[in-house]
Parts: sequence; C-alpha cells; structure tokens
Amino acid sequence: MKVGIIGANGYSGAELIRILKQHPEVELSFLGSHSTSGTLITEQYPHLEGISECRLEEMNVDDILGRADLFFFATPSGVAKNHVHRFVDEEIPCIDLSGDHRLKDSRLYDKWYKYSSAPTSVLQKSTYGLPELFREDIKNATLIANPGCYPTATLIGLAPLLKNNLVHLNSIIIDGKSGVTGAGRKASMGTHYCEVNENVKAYKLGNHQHIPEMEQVIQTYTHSDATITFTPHLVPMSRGIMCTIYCDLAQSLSTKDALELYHEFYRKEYFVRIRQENQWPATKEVYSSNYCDLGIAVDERTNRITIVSVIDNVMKGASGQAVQNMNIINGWNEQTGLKITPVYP
Ligand SMILES: NC(=O)C1=CN([C@@H]2O[C@H](COP(=O)(O)OP(=O)(O)OC[C@H]3O[C@@H](n4cnc5c(N)ncnc54)[C@H](OP(=O)(O)O)[C@@H]3O)[C@@H](O)[C@H]2O)C=CC1
Ligand SMILES: CC(=O)N[C@@H](CCC(=O)OP(=O)(O)O)C(=O)O
Repeated sequence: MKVGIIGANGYSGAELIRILKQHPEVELSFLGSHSTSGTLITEQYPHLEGISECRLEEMNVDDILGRADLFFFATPSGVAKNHVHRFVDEEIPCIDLSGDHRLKDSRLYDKWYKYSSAPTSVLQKSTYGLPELFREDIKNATLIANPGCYPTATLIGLAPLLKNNLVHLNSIIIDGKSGVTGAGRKASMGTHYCEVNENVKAYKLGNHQHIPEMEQVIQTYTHSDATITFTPHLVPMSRGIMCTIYCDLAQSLSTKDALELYHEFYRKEYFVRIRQENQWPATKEVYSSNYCDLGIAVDERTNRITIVSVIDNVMKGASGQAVQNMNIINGWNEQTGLKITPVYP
C-alpha cells in the first residue's frame, strides 16, 4: 500500500519514516514539506542515509490526492484542519497526529487551540485513535484523530479504574513530564539547550490543550463529566513522557487488588506492560518503543491510588500509535512494524 507523510521533516514525520521503512505492507510514496521541499530527506536527517532516498515535495492537495492510499498529517495543530476535508471527500484515509480532529465540540477547539476548528461535518467523521480503548471504532474509521502524547499515557493509566467506576472523577490530578522532542524540531526560546539543560519547568498550568481532550475521553468512557487537574513539565531529556496520576478511590482497594484488575483489563494488550508491586516504570524502559508501561500503588492511609505511566512521546505518543491505527484500519496484525525492543540504556 502506498503511504504519504505530510510534515515529513518534523520529528514525528522522521519517526514515521523510521517505522515505515521496515513495515512489510507499505511503500512511502510521498514526503511533504514546506520549508525544505526539493531537498533529499537525508539532507534533513543524515541518519536516514542508505535507508530512504526520497525527496521532500511541496504539499499541494490537488497534486497529491492520487499519490497515496493513506496519508499521515504530522503537522502542527492548525494545518490538517484546512486540508483533511478534501481527502475525506475522496474517501482517502487520513491519520492526523495533531490536535485538529480530536475535540468533537468545535467550540472547545476554538477555546483551547485559539484557532477556528475543522468543519463540524469532518469532526463528526473522526475517530479517536487510542486502540487500547476504542479498537472496535478504529476498525471502520477513515479519519483518525491520533491522541495527544500526555492523554495517551494518562488514559491508558486510568482506563481500568474508569471502566469499573473506582475513582471519584473530579479528584483526578495528572503530573506530566515530557522530553523536549514533544515540542517539535523547530528551535524556540523555551526549548533551546540553555533553557532546558539542568532544568525542570512547569508550563501551561490550567490551560494546556490536552485538558479538554482527556475530559472528553473520560466523559465518553464513563458517561459522566469530569474536571481534571493537569500540570505538564519540560524535563532535560530528548524522548519520553511520564504521567504520575493521583485519584481518590470510590471504594477501598489494596495494591494487590488494583494490580489484578490492571492485569485482567490489559491481558490481551501487547503494548501495555504492568510492573509488579513496588516497582515503577522509567521512561528509558520504553525508549524508542511503542510500549506504555504502568506502575500502581494504593495508599490505604489516604485511600488514594497513584498510577505511574510512561511512554516514548514520539512512538506510542505519536508515530508508533499512528502506525498501530493504520494497521487496525487495514486489518493487518496490529503489531506489524512495531515490535521494537526499547533502546537501553
Ligand atoms: N513530537 C511529539 O512528541 C508529538 C507530536 N504530536 C503532534 O504531531 C504533530 C507534528 O509534531 P512534530 O513532528 O513534533 O513537529 P515538528 O515541528 O517537528 O514538525 C512539523 C512539520 O509540519 C510541517 N509544517 C509546519 N507548518 C506547516 C504548514 N503550515 N503547512 C504544511 N506543513 C507544515 C513542518 O514542515 P516545514 O518545516 O517544511 O514547514 C514539519 O515537517 C504536531 O501536531 C504535534 O502536536 C503529537 C504527539 C507527540
Ligand atoms: C514538550 C511539549 O511542548 N509538548 C507539547 C506536546 C505536543 C502535543 O502532543 O500537542 P498536540 O495536542 O498539538 O498534538 C505540548 O505540551 O504542547
């Protein structure tokens, strides 16, 4: 199958190339870029020398519609929303890695992303691409809204509790930490070396765009409203996200009970791994892989549960999950191209 990547010279675009070059079912037929069109991908990413000889091309929708059977949008929020309707009209599957098609209520997008949203008719056709929670919906989708990186780690961490009504929904607090690739390849004041090295900083307190996304999924999943607290932090590493999630339990539960519940819930999920009691996952343990690793502890003194959830933001948080979605849409084994052992140390 022919696959195109729009935004191929960004970090998640390059990660898609890394995965797809060893995916047996696909061939890369279009790599799109605006600022570097005309150059070879190896001029932007020398590590792809001998692996991909493709040339980056300008994205003109009329010219590229017939160039692939499926397109990934690896572009910043605010881009895909202007183009995806053309692909939807032609029934060409799209997987959007940005936030443009995640929020079903267009007013929420306008408020949190500060742009006008995609057309409502297109939003209605989008499916939230978190396979571990919504696999059946994804099977029949043609437009996938690939989840945000923090929501991926958080929602996989919370799902067993939500499904079993075990937490007070308004008590959920998420402390997120991200490596700097989460902010994309383009340099900025907040992400250059001197700002990030030997430093940890909180950002976007109370106004991060992933707050309504997580609340929307919790609502869909539990049929109850939730108002959550989420504080992201930037930490001095390239890849990795850790979300430490705290919530009040709605009934008494031991750590052993909670671990049994998580093991049962994720019994068939290849990409979710659960640590034993008193062991906590670290970001390096999922580095460059599509795993989400979880550690659970109940504090019986406070009747609160803590979940530690780690992913590689560029893989399970973006491109790996996007390929997982592509596999599901096409009826291929979900792990195709994604059985990658984490790089350690
Ligand atoms: N990095 C991560 O960990 C995660 C990223 N995401 C999402 O994935 C998307 C891509 O992220 P990332 O790869 O990090 O971003 P980068 O900034 O590294 O890359 C962005 C890409 O989009 C292209 N682009 C920018 N503006 C436009 C435009 N107006 N029209 C067409 N192309 C454009 C850029 O090309 P050019 O330079 O040629 O303009 C570049 O190829 C974002 O929406 C991000 O939020 C989601 C989860 C995690
Ligand atoms: C470190 C860092 O800056 N991370 C980004 C995550 C990018 C992302 O996933 O945002 P979208 O919802 O636009 O896809 C952020 O916190 O905004």
